[in-house]
Amino acid sequence: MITESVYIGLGANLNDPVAQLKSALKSLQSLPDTQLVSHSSLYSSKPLGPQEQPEYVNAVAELRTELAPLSLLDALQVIEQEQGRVRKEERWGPRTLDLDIILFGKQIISCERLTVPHYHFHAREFVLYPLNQIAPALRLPDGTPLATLISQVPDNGLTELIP
Ligand SMILES: CC1(C)Nc2nc(N)[nH]c(=O)c2N=C1O
Repeated sequence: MITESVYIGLGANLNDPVAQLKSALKSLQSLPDTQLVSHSSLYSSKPLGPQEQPEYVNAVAELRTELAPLSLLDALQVIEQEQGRVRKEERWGPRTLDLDIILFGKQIISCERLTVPHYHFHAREFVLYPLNQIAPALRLPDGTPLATLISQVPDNGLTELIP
């Protein structure tokens, strides 16, 4: 049974990032036992980390899925690899496509491969603002309203590219 909302962070800053995200959104729609419910606009954002890399294009998508968290993670990594991501990229370096599980319903997951809620998203305007666009009333598993997080994180020049 398709149950909870799952939120995916999309990011790219190499090889035509807008096209990378548009292609990734199509692939998310085609995942087995999964619906793409909605997605945010595409935004341009300053790189978090080393500044000598291109600006990023970011978005957030909402899925409904029957897949278990690690099965979804496997499927996301296949999409990343299909779009040319090389896993041995430096940790904070540029990338063709990042697909991160930000939230998986109200689940709190902590295993070697997966931490949910995503461990850094609370401080990332390029995740919080697109998430707020599609789920303004969202509360985190611990009950914290998304609105509270947004009030603590400046937009850092985040710019809407494509509605
Ligand atoms: C290198 C690092 C942390 N910086 C980023 N910076 C921005 N703006 N957007 C990202 O998606 C992103 N992804 C990353 O992995």
